[in-house]
Amino acid sequence: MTSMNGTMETPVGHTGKPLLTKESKPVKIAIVGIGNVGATTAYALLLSGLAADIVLIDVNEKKAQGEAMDLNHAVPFSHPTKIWAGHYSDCEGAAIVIIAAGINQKPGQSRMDLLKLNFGIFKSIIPEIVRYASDSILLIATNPVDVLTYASWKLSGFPTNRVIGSGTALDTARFRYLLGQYYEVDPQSVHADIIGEHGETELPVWSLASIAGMRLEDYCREAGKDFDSKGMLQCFHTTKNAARDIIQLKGMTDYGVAAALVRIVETILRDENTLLTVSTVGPHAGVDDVCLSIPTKVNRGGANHVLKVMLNSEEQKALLKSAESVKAAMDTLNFG
Ligand SMILES: NC(=O)C1=CN([C@@H]2O[C@H](COP(=O)(O)OP(=O)(O)OC[C@H]3O[C@@H](n4cnc5c(N)ncnc54)[C@H](O)[C@@H]3O)[C@@H](O)[C@H]2O)C=CC1
Ligand SMILES: CC(=O)C(=O)O
Repeated sequence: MTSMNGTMETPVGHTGKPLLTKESKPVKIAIVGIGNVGATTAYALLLSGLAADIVLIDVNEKKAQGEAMDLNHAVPFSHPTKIWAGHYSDCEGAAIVIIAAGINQKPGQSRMDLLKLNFGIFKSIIPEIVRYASDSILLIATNPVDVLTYASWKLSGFPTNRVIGSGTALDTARFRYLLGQYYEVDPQSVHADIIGEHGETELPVWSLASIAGMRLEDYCREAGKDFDSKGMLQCFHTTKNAARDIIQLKGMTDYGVAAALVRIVETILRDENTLLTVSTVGPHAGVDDVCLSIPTKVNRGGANHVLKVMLNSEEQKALLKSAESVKAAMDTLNFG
């Protein structure tokens, strides 16, 4: 960008902070937990070219070392990036610390079944991250993600804007994909959110769903399609059951969430002000100090503004139920 007097200006984002330029300080991202999700996220991050340094941390140091070696062999095909297996001290200077450490669901388990063990893991890792990266943004993927986003906020003492859970960003992507298939349009042209808990009580916001700015009913009329609420409901049920179904088939899920995490990282680093369904600490749906997902403005400062979405009364009730369900799980946590 050239100014009026002909000198080069550093482009700034919506919050006035500099966007990434060749002159910017290299961006370091740390990932804690280098299993399926952590390793796939590191790979997606490498291909995105967003980070100059990616540090991989896992209690299983050999796994982190192996993944770092393997990922380094993709560097000549992607972007100059330094990737290494490190320790918590290597989080120093990280802009974002992604957390994917902990156990995953086995077939038949719910996300909430993971809470006790994964909360124990978070109690040990969050203080270590805070010790070395007290200015970072925490981006949580480990399940149950809403409850652990809340736990990360409590354990870190960070302001709420710097603790973000991937929340229903993935569910929203699944939903848009399925609706795109259903209506035969690019999912990027479908605007429809899944909000609430990343789990059993999540809900679709049908009342605000649109394609090309038209309500779905109007779009169907324009496109000469049947407006079939049964088919639409099936898209939601397939979304809600996606993790269970994928886990039955391949044992875990990783590509979708990795893409969601990298998109959130991109939104932060590029100061985009993009509205994403990420999980944040809030009063949400009238419930205090609860984490769940509602469209939220994400930028260089993290999660900066949760929208007051105009839900209909049925959706409001379902969101309250979701908030109460997450709150009940949060109330079982012992921070002592
Ligand atoms: N939020 C979302 O949309 C999604 C969340 N997940 C969640 O992500 C988490 C990770 O899943 P996977 O990668 O499949 O599991 P995984 O078992 O493949 O990897 C977990 C990694 O965490 C490491 N770990 C365990 N304790 C640790 C500690 N104290 N410090 C550092 N590392 C530690 C393990 O050594 C392992 O490498 C699970 O809780 C899973 O449910 C998975 C997919 C989507
Ligand atoms: C595992 C999980 O939370 C998901 O794929 O949605």
